[in-house]
Amino acid sequence: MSDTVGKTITCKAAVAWEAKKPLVTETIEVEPPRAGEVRIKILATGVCHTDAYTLDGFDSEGAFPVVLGHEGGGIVESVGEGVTSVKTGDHVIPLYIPQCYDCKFCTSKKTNLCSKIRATQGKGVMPDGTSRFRCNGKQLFHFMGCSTFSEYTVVAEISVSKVDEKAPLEKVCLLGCGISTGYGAALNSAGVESGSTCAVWGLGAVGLAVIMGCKKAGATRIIGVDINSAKFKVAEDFGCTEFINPKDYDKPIQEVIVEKTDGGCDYTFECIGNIGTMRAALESCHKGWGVSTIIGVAGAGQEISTKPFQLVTGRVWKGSAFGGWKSRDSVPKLVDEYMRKELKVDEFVSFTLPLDKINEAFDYMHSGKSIRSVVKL
Ligand SMILES: NC(=O)C1=CN([C@@H]2O[C@H](COP(=O)(O)OP(=O)(O)OC[C@H]3O[C@@H](n4cnc5c(N)ncnc54)[C@H](OP(=O)(O)O)[C@@H]3O)[C@@H](O)[C@H]2O)C=CC1
Ligand SMILES: N[C@@H](CCC(=O)N[C@@H](CSC=O)C(=O)NCC(=O)O)C(=O)O
Ligand SMILES: [Zn+2]
Ligand SMILES: [Zn+2]
Repeated sequence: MSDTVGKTITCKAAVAWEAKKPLVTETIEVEPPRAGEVRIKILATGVCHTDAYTLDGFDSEGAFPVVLGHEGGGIVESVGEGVTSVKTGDHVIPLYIPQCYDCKFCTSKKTNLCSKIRATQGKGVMPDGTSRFRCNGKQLFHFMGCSTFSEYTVVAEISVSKVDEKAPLEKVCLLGCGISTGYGAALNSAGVESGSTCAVWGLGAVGLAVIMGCKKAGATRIIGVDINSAKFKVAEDFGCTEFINPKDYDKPIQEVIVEKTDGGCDYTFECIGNIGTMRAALESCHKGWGVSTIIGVAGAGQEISTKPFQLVTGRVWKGSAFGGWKSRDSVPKLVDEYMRKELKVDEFVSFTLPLDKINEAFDYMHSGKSIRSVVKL
């Protein structure tokens, strides 16, 4: 048994002390897991655009100071009372959408949005209303029930998926958010069909994973839409068949796409978080049946709009969280799919950095130089 069990662990973490300021690598204290909780030694974490969105102050639930990060992989260090589904030494991926198997969302086939601990998670605390993190005498908030920008974190048992221990955690950590989200949005939420015409706004990690899902579903045309033409080459490698840069046109991009696709796309996806591109994606759908799926997360207080006639005439506007995957059931299967070389993951990793260089990962994201950066702890 590890000599840390039952004790507070002192370790390194990247702390966001306030919005719009770089993270600071600090020594923090991480309390032992309480009943129904799991303490995890995090070995690697991706940096997702949602971490940047919250750090930049756009998240209405953003609370500071906080340990951000929600795309991690690690090894269980110890478990709290009553935990049965994982044990010390298990390789795990924390989940920002848990799966309790008990709430009305978990018992419904229609959604993956487990609600068991959503209220406390949104307030940045554990299900009992308290934090396990302290730094220099101050309490730090948790983030999305994961807080993976720390060498150790504590999460609810229902927020942990056990994965194949042969899988490289510095790669499969990305299945904790971006890749699973985009892939599942195409396959589960939208239900792309063979022969479809699709268009994807935003060719970051989520958008590329949508393209991968559309290709898997047998889509014949997959149009990538991004304001950075340098993204096309990599998008092509993921299955994108055409590229459109809205900057190359002097009319609304939805008009361009409707013309190029004989009336519009069967499926469109917004992977940016911009309410203008959300509208463009909806209005690029084919009359009668086109489905537009919002994945991007818009800033606090923003609202979407279109003419209601767009919906009256058969277009469907929907959204997707974590790709619609029932998390604890699905993440281990996605890891297995990767291990069988049927799902790309390595190709998403542009940079691997140590914890004290984590701010560079945010810089690479904002400058469009990375698909994903992975921080090794
Ligand atoms: N619903 C869910 O479950 C999830 C939602 N998200 C959200 O999905 C979105 C994408 O995340 P992620 O892939 O990590 O982000 P990235 O930053 O990696 O990718 C976003 C891409 O959009 C491009 N872009 C920015 N503005 C425009 C524009 N006006 N028109 C076309 N392209 C544009 C960016 O180009 P450039 O690089 O040149 O700026 C970049 O390629 C975010 O809003 C994130 O919060 C993420 C995970 C899960
Ligand atoms: N906190 C925000 C909402 C943020 C949001 O929509 N998050 C996505 C995941 S983004 C991952 O990178 C999500 O799945 N949401 C489901 C949920 O229950 O939060 C706000 O307050 O608007
Ligand atoms: Zn994310
Ligand atoms: Zn549930």
